[in-house]
Amino acid sequence: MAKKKSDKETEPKKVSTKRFSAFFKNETTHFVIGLISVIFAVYLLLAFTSFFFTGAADQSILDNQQPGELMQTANHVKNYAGARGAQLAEFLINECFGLAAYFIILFLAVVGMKLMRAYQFRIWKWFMSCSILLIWFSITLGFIFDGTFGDSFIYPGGLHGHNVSNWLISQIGIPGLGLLLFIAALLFFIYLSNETILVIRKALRPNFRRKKKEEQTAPTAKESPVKETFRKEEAKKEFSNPGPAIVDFELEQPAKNEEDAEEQVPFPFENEQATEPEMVQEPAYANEEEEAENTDEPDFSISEETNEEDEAYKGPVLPPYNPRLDLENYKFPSLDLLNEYEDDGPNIDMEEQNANKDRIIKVLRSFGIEISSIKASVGPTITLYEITPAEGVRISKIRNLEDDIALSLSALGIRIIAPIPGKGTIGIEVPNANPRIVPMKSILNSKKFQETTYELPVALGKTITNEVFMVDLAKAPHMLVAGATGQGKSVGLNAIVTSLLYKKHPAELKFVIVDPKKVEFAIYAPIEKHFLAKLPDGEDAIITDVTKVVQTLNSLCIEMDSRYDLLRKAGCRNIKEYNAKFINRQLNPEKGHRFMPYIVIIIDEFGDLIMTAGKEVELPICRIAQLARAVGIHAIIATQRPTTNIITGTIKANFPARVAFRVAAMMDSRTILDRSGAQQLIGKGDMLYLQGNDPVRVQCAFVDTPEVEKIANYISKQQGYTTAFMLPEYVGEESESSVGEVDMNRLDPMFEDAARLVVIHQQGSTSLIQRKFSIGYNRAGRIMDQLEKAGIVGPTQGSKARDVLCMDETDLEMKLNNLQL
Ligand SMILES: Nc1ncnc2c1ncn2[C@@H]1O[C@H](COP(=O)(O)OP(=O)(O)OP(=O)(O)O)[C@@H](O)[C@H]1O
Repeated sequence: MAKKKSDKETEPKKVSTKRFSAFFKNETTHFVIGLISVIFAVYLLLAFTSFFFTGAADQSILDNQQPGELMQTANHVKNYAGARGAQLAEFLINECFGLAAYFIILFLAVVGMKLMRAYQFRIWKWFMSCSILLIWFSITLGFIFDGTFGDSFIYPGGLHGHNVSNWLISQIGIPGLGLLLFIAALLFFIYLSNETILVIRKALRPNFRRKKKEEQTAPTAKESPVKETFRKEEAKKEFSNPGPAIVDFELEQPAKNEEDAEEQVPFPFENEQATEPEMVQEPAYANEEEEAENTDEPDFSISEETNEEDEAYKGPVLPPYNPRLDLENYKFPSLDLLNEYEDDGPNIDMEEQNANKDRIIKVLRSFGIEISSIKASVGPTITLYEITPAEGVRISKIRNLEDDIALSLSALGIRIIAPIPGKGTIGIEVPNANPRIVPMKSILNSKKFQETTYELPVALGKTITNEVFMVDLAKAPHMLVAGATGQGKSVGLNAIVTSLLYKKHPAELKFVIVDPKKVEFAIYAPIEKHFLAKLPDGEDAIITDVTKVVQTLNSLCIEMDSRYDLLRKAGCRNIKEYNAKFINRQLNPEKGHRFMPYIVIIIDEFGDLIMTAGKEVELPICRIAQLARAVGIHAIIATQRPTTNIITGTIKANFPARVAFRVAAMMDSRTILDRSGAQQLIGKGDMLYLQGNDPVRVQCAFVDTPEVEKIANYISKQQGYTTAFMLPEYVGEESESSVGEVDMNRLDPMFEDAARLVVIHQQGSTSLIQRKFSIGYNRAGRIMDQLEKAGIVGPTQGSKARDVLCMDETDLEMKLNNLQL
């Protein structure tokens, strides 16, 4: 009873603690606190500055005040920040840190700006820097102005500086304190940047560089550009990583640069990134011209080729781009939404194990095979018996008897692996009498999943040795899922989607779901505005109609092409590099660059699609499978009919990751996995995963439809984007006409917009239209032909942009009016 009561009492406490902490995590709270902090900093600045002019007069009032005198309106305090400002200035400057108290203002402003998200600062570094400077300046000023302490109304180092410096002088003497302050300053600079070490080294050996230079012979100066570039690279390394190799490259630094380098010691308040290599390399090359004048060395220039000017783009705002900002309050689904099911801990039935062991030994003996040891690994649904044959028994003998042994053990789902890859043993997989479900919850809750660094982590289930089995879809990069009906395909696909939903933010991942059965994936409809992608004119984001599938796949090909275009322009090899550059604001959104979410295409009943649409579906799928990996588009296709006319050679070649649930015949297993085995599985999520050489037997994690519904509802209740992710528009081939016969009665819906675009840019370029409207080349070309026919652009000029025949927008409007649009 008492316990219940105390539980009840603690409950409201917990709720209020949660509310309390939620209040302080709230972005608005942060902003308000930040604003107050900045305003307070301004107020202190006013008080401190005023203190220099009014402090003398105010001091006598503050020192001789009557109780309550300062509260009165006529308190005669002169400070611009009033009586409280005068008190604060007197306290912080005179009684504490002297002029160094300005660092308090600086820190308050930095904290305020950070909380308001106006700028990104590393608060801890600023706190350390401001604290060190506060104390150092206070002591130094106390030390320097010790003689004036008491003569003036301002104590430059404050009482703290005065007292500490006096005490230190009594302990280590004046020279000792001078040295201590000097060392402290050096340590502070080293804390800020490792470059300080380099500067100190150079300062200690000023002649070193010159001497070495004299030793240099003329040919060195005439080295080929390749070598110079190499030097530059080395020089970069030197700056970023001072070490023993540095000495060589100091030879290459012009004498003048030594001083420059000293002047360029980064100060924390100039730029947070001052220690980064690219910032540091500048001083080494900034004075090239002067160097040429001052030395006999011939001129040399280093040209740094970049792919495009884009590369050098630095965005107008300093903090890195945060793709999650639009939905920054998005909460990942919690594990509570998933069911517990039965206990999935080890549950070993010793009786069963011993019986199986005896049967295996007996059967093998009947074939004349003696074994020296047998070891069992009990998985959730299968137990693996690892057998070491007695000396003299050849594995090939066991391999030849594989079918007979399986038959003799006469249990469904027996698979013999002879030998187990990488081991000299033979494996016999025997199904457990009481298979256990592998709940999705336990998989998602595992350390392996929680701490994964995979880009697209897909948790599939547990292996025979009870390890969580995960793959990175980004590396897979496309997956083929097959299995007879009712063997666990849909559960498997749900497990894949669920694991991605638990790890990815809506800004980072979009699904394109094709569900010809119309019911299996309808549960994901509520997350349309968060995680789904669709065609601009598509009504439902879950695609069930075959013609829409063809359009969507072609649209994905356009998206793929435009992503490749952007990657090429940015000089990146894959989406990861590209997004990293975009986040660091090295790519200009005004030039078409954008953050690219991963796109995962899931096609259920692929067999059905191929039967109805044939090549129309196969071609774009194969294109995507062949090329889309680098641009973050991944396909998962599932079929219950694993026949060669559905899973064709091209499809197989491009889907290296294969998942096989139980199939009816060995032929089907061969079609999916290129080997038998899937026909021996026991169903209910028992599967073989193949990527590379040997398939792994996995018990697929179980996630039920109501669980997925709960997850989808949880996500859908949160703020989403205004629409689903829009794929580029695709206009089918049938509506294309040849260049010669442009039909001005059927103008493209984007005709007018495209006309304005080319006139504004005065550039008749098809790729401009393609890029700005995210449409395919064919359509952009057709629009260009229509523009030509309308007299807005001139005829094609090969690879050059066409001439624009309208001078300005007024001219264009007249032309458009004439067309009577
Ligand atoms: N991983 C699993 N663990 C336990 N039971 C499972 C698992 N996967 C599937 N099952 C059981 O098998 C049943 C059928 O699974 P599922 O609906 O995924 O089959 P399917 O292959 O998609 O069938 P269909 O092709 O007809 O849609 C489920 O209702 C469930 O009872």
